[in-house]
Amino acid sequence: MSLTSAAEKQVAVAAVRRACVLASSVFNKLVKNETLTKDDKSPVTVADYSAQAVINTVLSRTFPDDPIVGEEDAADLRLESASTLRSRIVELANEALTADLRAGEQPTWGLGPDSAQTVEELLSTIDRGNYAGGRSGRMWALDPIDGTKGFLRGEQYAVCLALIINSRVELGVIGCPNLPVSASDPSGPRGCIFVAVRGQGAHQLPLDDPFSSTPTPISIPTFTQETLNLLESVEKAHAKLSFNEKVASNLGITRPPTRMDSQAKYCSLARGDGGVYLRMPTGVGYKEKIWDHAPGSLLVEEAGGVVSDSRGEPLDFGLGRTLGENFGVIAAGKHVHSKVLDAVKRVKEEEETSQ
Ligand SMILES: Nc1ncnc2c1ncn2[C@@H]1O[C@H](COP(=O)(O)O)[C@@H](O)[C@H]1OP(=O)(O)O
Ligand SMILES: [Mg+2]
Ligand SMILES: [Mg+2]
Ligand SMILES: [Mg+2]
Repeated sequence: MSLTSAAEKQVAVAAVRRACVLASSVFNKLVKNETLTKDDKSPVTVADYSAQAVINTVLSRTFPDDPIVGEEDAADLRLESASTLRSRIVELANEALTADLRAGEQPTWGLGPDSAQTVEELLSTIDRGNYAGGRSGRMWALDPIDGTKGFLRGEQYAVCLALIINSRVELGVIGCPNLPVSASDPSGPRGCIFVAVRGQGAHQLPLDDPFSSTPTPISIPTFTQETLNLLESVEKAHAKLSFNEKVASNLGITRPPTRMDSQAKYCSLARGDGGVYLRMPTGVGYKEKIWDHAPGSLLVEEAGGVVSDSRGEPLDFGLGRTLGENFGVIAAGKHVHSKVLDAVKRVKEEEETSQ
């Protein structure tokens, strides 16, 4: 990534911000028939599709040669039965692309009053996210709405975008429309964008004005035995929470875990709201997707943390659309990480011997 121009960073922040504005406005108007169930039984809403359409449009206009590994595809939207949903997505995506959000955006970023697209253009733009991933070259990883279940509950969700070059995450941008600007003021203002560029640290920006605000550097603080806790999924099907409980007790952790959906957990870890991201496989054969971890893992590393699987191996973003065989994820500050890794190994052994 050319760190001198940092064009990728500006474009990614602008695209993620547009998608966040779109998603929060959809939430207030979302109606029951605007959600589909995918083959894997997970929900997908008009917000997921239109956010992917918006971000892919911006990326296609600014970096036309870059492939995109995006979560959604337009196959279900092309069906005759999806015509209402399709029109709604086109309306929402064009509204977000053409809105005048000012705040320092450049006309060259593919946004603005003249940037509306036709239905067919938008559907093929959504499908530009079908790249298979791989070991070499540049690619973007996109989760247009991470934590769709959290989004539907009105809780945490995140718009997540990462630039991967030769299997290494170089840039990560995560927009969290519902996350309090400061965890110490949970009922205060909400809406944050987190940005990490490899070698340049981790930063937080306000979602409503990211371009003229000074980025706040964030880093993982030192935790004590009393302040350390786990950050974990809300959905029981996404992670083995009973394992987390054993790890917490093995480490003598007394503070209750913080449960929230999406990569907002990585953001919370990076700014010290919680101490350990722990996600162990449930054993049903689910493979973790690169778009669910790419920006969050760079953010944590740039905030001074370590991210690995449960064996202590680094996550491999060069295997394709998934992270391969699922050994879970452990993310924490440097010193805490090694202790958690040891505790995870002890709990795994205990579980194996008791079988
Ligand atoms: N069985 C599963 N195990 C782990 N993660 C899952 C599983 N099913 C879905 N997910 C994904 O977990 C992510 C949310 O994680 P979290 O629990 O941290 O909020 C989502 O991207 C979700 O995918 P999807 O986007 O299809 O809903
Ligand atoms: Mg999904
Ligand atoms: Mg998603
Ligand atoms: Mg996701």
